Amino acid sequence: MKFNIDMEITVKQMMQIEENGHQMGFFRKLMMENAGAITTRHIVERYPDLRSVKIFVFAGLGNNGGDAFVVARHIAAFDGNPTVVLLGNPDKIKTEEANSNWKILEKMNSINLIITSDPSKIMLDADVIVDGILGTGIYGKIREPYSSAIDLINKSNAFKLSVDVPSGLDPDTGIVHDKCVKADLTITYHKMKIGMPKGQDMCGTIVVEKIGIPPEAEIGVLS
Ligand SMILES: NC(=O)C1=CN([C@@H]2O[C@H](COP(=O)(O)OP(=O)(O)OC[C@H]3O[C@@H](n4cnc5c(N)ncnc54)[C@H](O)[C@@H]3O)[C@@H](O)[C@H]2O)[C@H](O)CC1
Ligand SMILES: [K+]
Repeated sequence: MKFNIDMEITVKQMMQIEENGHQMGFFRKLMMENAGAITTRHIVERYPDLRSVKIFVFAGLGNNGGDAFVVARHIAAFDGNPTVVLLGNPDKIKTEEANSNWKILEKMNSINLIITSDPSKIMLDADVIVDGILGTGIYGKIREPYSSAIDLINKSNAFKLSVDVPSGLDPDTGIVHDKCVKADLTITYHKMKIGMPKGQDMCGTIVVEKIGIPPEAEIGVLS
């Protein structure tokens, strides 16, 4: 069997591959764990001593936010003390896998949690910002509180790492319809999303990382 390793894929194809992997028993929660773990490695590579680095992790209520929760936990495991900014009500976290990762953060003293629907009031004195607000689930104009969070992040001089996709970029077209986090580095999962190279000014450096999805999950989608 041949698999195309360099292919760029659409959001729809990614969702089908993710669903196939999940049905094979490689559950979304495991994908999320691998995504968060590998993303953290990129931070540690740049900042080997996380104890002295001020890291803010912005999270939305979807699975992009779930990945960001995992990043925060792994940062803490590397002796960092990140601040996680949850943009909305924890009761409104959309999926079981994201919610279970949030619940772990609630038990961690090494992580400072901010729950807010008005991020404009945050004193953002960050060295590193992790952008887990919106990923492949984006549609339409950016609504609050995500919109204010994107403005706040873009005002900062911190190093900005976007989880999967810069929040605000349409991964299928590379177009910013409204506003978007301007990232220095974007770690995208499994395969390059087809629009991202066109939106490279927003993505910064793009790195594709595998998150353990079996290649067989691509059968019927890419081959
Ligand atoms: N592809 C994989 O194998 C994996 C991807 N993971 C991560 O999951 C996200 C996609 O997660 P999803 O929950 O589908 O979507 P988002 O988190 O991007 O969005 C969630 C939520 O946000 C709301 N929303 C959409 N558009 C807007 C807007 N313009 N303004 C405000 N709010 C908006 C809407 O309600 C959505 O439901 C992917 O990017 C990866 O990071 C998984 O970890 C598993 C592996
Ligand atoms: K993002």
